[in-house]
Amino acid sequence: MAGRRVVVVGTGLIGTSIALAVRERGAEVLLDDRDAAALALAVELGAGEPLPPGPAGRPADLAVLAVPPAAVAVTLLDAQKRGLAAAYTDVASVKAVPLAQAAELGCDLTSFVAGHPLAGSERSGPGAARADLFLGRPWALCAPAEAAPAAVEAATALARACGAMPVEVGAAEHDRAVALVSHAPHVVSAAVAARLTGADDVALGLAGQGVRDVTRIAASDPRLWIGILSANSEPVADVLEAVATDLAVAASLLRDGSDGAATHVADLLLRGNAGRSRIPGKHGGDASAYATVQVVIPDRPGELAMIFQAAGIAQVNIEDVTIEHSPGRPLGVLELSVVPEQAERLAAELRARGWSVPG
Ligand SMILES: NC(=O)C1=CN([C@@H]2O[C@H](COP(=O)(O)OP(=O)(O)OC[C@H]3O[C@@H](n4cnc5c(N)ncnc54)[C@H](O)[C@@H]3O)[C@@H](O)[C@H]2O)C=CC1
Ligand SMILES: O=C(O)C(=O)Cc1ccc(O)cc1
Repeated sequence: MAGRRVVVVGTGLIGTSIALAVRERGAEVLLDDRDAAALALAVELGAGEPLPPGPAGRPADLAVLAVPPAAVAVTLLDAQKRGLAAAYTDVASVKAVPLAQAAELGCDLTSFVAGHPLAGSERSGPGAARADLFLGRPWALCAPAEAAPAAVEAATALARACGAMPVEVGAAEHDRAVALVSHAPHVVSAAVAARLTGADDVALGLAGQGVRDVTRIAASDPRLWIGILSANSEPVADVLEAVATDLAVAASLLRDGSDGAATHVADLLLRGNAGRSRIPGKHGGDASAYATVQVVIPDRPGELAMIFQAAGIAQVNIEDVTIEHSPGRPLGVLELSVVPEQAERLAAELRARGWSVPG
């Protein structure tokens, strides 16, 4: 990206993360947002400089439209009228509706390649942005039939510069796929979290990591998500109906209470195991390829840093990490994912340094 000029319109979570990532790779970045506070914070975080208003002087190599799905087409039209860049891409979580809107508005589709990084968070705004957000993640690219090869190259180069893996896919296929792996799970997460609005203090005090995992994305911005879901309504509704059937059958079997009924509930749990094991892990590899080393850690400053240092000394690469806190106790359980051949070496190193590593 050295020597390239990139414009980012929409300096929220995704736009600012992209700006930080390409800046680290040497690009010059110009930022724009209709919210002056979001723009100012992104600039302060070092994501780039404000884009001067009005028609562009020298067009950038690429403009990234990191605005909500409903704003993509109008933002593209405006950016193209201003001559902001030679090529354009977006990051919206849905692809077919914004592409159809762009065609209807008369946008130039030779210079536009729709994009969607499959990475993000339940948080919004530039304050949550991270340059490493997209590392190792898929980044869908949906080129309209009219798209020029140079536009495809520019969007592909952006995904690669952010450390992501470009995946070319048609817009309708993309939307069906993300209904299954992102949009319907979001609604299911919200439905589980919504049950907690009436929970009493006893129930909330007993909440463990499971309910936190299942409801994390339910903390997302509802305004963004209603835009995503309503632009992908049919594919999302198809998945939700299938989930609802599984849930209704499980509920009636549990009320039945017989041994036979329990076996049928177990079928759903086994299908759950099978589905979960199909989700690829880091870099698209098999998620179950990693072994987990559990470490009991006292809740005190510097503890995590010392454990990571010990892993470094043992020449063990930590692939992933989670922390489970014990409610009301000054302890937590750290789970370190490593390649299986390195698990015993890491456990031995940590035990030798005084940590409790069960098993
Ligand atoms: N939140 C996530 O985890 C992910 C979101 N996306 C997609 O990225 C896009 C942006 O989402 P976030 O960054 O999460 O939202 P955000 O709310 O953090 O940022 C959106 C920004 O766009 C600005 N904006 C809205 N309309 C605008 C317009 N017409 N002109 C200029 N700026 C405008 C807002 O002021 C805001 O600063 C959405 O299309 C979303 O579907 C894609 C992958 C992950
Ligand atoms: O927070 C997470 O884990 C997400 O999965 C975030 C996310 C939200 C929207 C997308 O279009 C893609 C990713």
